[in-house]
Amino acid sequence: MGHFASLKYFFKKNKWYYFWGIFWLILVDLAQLLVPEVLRRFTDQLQAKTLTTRDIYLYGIYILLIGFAIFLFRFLWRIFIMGASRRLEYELRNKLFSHLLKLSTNYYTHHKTGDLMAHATNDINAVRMALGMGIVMLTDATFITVVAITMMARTTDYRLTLLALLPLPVLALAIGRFGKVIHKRFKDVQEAFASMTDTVQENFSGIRVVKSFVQEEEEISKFDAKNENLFEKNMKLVKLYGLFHPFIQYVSALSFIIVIGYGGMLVIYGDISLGDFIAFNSYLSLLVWPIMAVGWLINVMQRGTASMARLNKIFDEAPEITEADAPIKLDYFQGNIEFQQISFKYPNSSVNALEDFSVKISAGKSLGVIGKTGSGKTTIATLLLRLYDVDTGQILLDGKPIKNLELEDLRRNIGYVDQDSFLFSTTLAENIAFGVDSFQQWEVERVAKMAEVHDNIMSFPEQYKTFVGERGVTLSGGQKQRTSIARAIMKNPQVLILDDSLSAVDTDTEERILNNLKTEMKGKTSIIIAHRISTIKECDEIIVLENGQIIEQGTHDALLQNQKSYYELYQKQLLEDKIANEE
Ligand SMILES: Nc1ncnc2c1ncn2[C@@H]1O[C@H](COP(=O)(O)OP(=O)(O)OP(=O)(O)O)[C@@H](O)[C@H]1O
Repeated sequence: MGHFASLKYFFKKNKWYYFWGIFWLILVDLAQLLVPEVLRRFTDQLQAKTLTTRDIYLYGIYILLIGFAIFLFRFLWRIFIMGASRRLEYELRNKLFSHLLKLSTNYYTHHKTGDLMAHATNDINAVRMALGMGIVMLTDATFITVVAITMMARTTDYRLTLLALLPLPVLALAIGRFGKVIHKRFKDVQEAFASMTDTVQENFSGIRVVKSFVQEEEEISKFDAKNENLFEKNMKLVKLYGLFHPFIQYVSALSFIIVIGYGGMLVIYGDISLGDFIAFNSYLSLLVWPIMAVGWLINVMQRGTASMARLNKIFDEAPEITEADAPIKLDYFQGNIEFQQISFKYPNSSVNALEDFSVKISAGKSLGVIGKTGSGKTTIATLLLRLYDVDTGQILLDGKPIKNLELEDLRRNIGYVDQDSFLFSTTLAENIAFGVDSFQQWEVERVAKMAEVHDNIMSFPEQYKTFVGERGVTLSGGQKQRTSIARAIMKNPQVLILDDSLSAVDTDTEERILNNLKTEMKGKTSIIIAHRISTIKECDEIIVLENGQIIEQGTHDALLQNQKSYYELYQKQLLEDKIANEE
């Protein structure tokens, strides 16, 4: 239960909802407990032959009024308690999402999206159930049990009450055991379900791979196996539930046998009236449901607590990348960048992605980065954006270590075009304006023209209002890259990083984009990462990376004169272009 302590603030804020919910709930219970009393009087009058037609109408009206009160009060407690638990779900989900977004990138390399989704759905649902229906059951079961047993003992006969309650310990034990097994089987079902969902999710996102490798049938049979496993786990649970309910009813029926036997004798000997006997049975029927609820309650509370513990673990997770205690606010970035003897290894890797890496880029200049795959090119961008912190050395921006700058400031001033060119499922205009708070249509069009994607966009049926992804158009790799470039320029950044962002664009378009960027980035700093020499040849300085180290550095012409790896790469690419043009 201690795990719910983190929700103290919520209970404090919503205490009146819970108060009124429990108030109406207790009124429902009281109304239900009135029914045996009405039956008792009715039967006693019937037996004493004092019942008139008017009385029959009156009793009918009583029952009707009680029924109506139960109907009304049930509605009220549901609104208050279920309302509070839905509000809790809403707040927890918001809190979880914003917390997860604030965690560092590294967190996402350790946690699967499927697991995070499960926390956001199953765990939050389990907490909602525990603090909604769980609280209802707890209050209801306790109140009804205490009042019904007291009424049975006080208004009828304490000996009969004690005897009638004899099967209860057996029931409690059985429920405890069933509860444990149900819990385990329920967990098995959940796991089987998660595994099946993973398969579905992977197949849908990797549909192109599945089709191109003609793996539909294999994937269908893999899915079938997982689905069958889920079915079997569900059937095990169904069987257990099937046994659980009739068993509880059967054992509680023993109470009725005792009441019929012993209670009947008491009526014959005149110790209790027939009305008492009827009322007693009616109280006993009211007791069956709280007993059944105990098993459910234990299960719901256990699951809720376990889920809350899992959520608390996420909430306790602190972002690895933090700001300095008194971060420096730079109102204006010039864009002087200096990497000083950087060595860096990704947390789950054993080799350095960058090693003793030093480079200086003056404001207004451009740096071209080229090198084999895995040589550490993207890592340069990752470190400058502080998605990870360096292990040794430091990165300076305008002479200040980036660790001392305001994180938001730093990232806001860097326009990063990532390698995947990830776009959101919203309109093209909104995708381009992703990094700004408000925008004018002409601004979006201006940057789209600069990224040479405007004409493509205008050819779509809804132009800038066209949706990207499932609900709209599927963009080609090159269109995605150019849209991402437009998105980065839209921020009007002081530093622009293109990470292999022109690889899916033909060389003519590439040249036009680079020319446009030259004008746009006048006085600003650019880092252009590429595999093709044509992309970086105009840069003021070029570095060639290998295994995280700079092996060559200089301008395009100087590097050609060096006649080393840059020159070899250039020759190779020239040859490739020649062959391609001849074809
Ligand atoms: N998140 C990560 N966790 C662990 N290792 C990583 C991670 N990202 C990259 N690496 C490793 O760091 C090294 C440098 O990777 P990086 O992405 O910087 O290379 P790159 O030159 O940009 O490659 P490419 O041209 O293929 O994009 C590689 O060995 C890579 O496997």
